[in-house]
Amino acid sequence: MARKPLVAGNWKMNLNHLEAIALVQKIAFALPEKYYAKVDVAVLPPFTDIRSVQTLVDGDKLSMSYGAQDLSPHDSGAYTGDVSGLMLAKLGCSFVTVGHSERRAIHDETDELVNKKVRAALKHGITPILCVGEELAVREAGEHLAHTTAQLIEGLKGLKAEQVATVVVAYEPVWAIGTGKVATPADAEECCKALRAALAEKYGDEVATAVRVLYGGSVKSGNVAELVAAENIDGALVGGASLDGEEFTKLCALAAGGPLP
Ligand SMILES: O=C(CO)COP(=O)(O)O
Repeated sequence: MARKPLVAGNWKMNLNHLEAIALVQKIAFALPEKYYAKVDVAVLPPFTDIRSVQTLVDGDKLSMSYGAQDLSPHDSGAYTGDVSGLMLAKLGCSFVTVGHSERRAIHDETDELVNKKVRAALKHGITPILCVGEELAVREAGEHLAHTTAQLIEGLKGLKAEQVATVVVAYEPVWAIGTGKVATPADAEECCKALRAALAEKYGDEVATAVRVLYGGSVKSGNVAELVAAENIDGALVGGASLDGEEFTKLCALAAGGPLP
């Protein structure tokens, strides 16, 4: 089964709701409809922008989807500052990143918490984009495959195989995030292949074949084509380059197999 590539723009803590509208409009205008047959495109703005993005996507019947960058493991209650999957589902979110390395590092998120958040997303019909990836020291020690597959298996703990089949995985080596130091297609493929093999071992070939594994870390229009050409890389999770409408559009078109619009 051929997997349709997914390009998701993780805006991180950038752009207010007015800037969000401008960027989504720019992408919608620049990326012709026919590309969506070959690539799924999603934007992941900050929470404060999601309602505006929803209004635009619904109102103009845009083919792109949208989501959030995090969610609470709980549905509601005394959790000051948190936002639940229940709320995100009500806003029409299709995706949510879980376990991004910035949340693991800055907010001390553990695999156990990441697992709870993955379950919370699935409970509300939102596709989790489960992020895994090693720090530079782990790679230098030659432990990157063991490290990332362990993060993956822990993050999926307790899920049924049919649930796992719906999850998106993102391999984001920490040393490649925001550094301009992209992993070589061979290095990225090695890890994405190992992640898929771990899924096959635990959940069977059918599940492993269904799951989309993205690469993230300094992805740009200049390197996306060679990355998604690898057998086990099914798209990209894009940070910095997703904030520029023209660049992100190019990147989506190239992930779709081109040509540029
Ligand atoms: O963290 C990332 C996406 O989630 C990658 O960020 P950059 O594309 O800015 O390196």
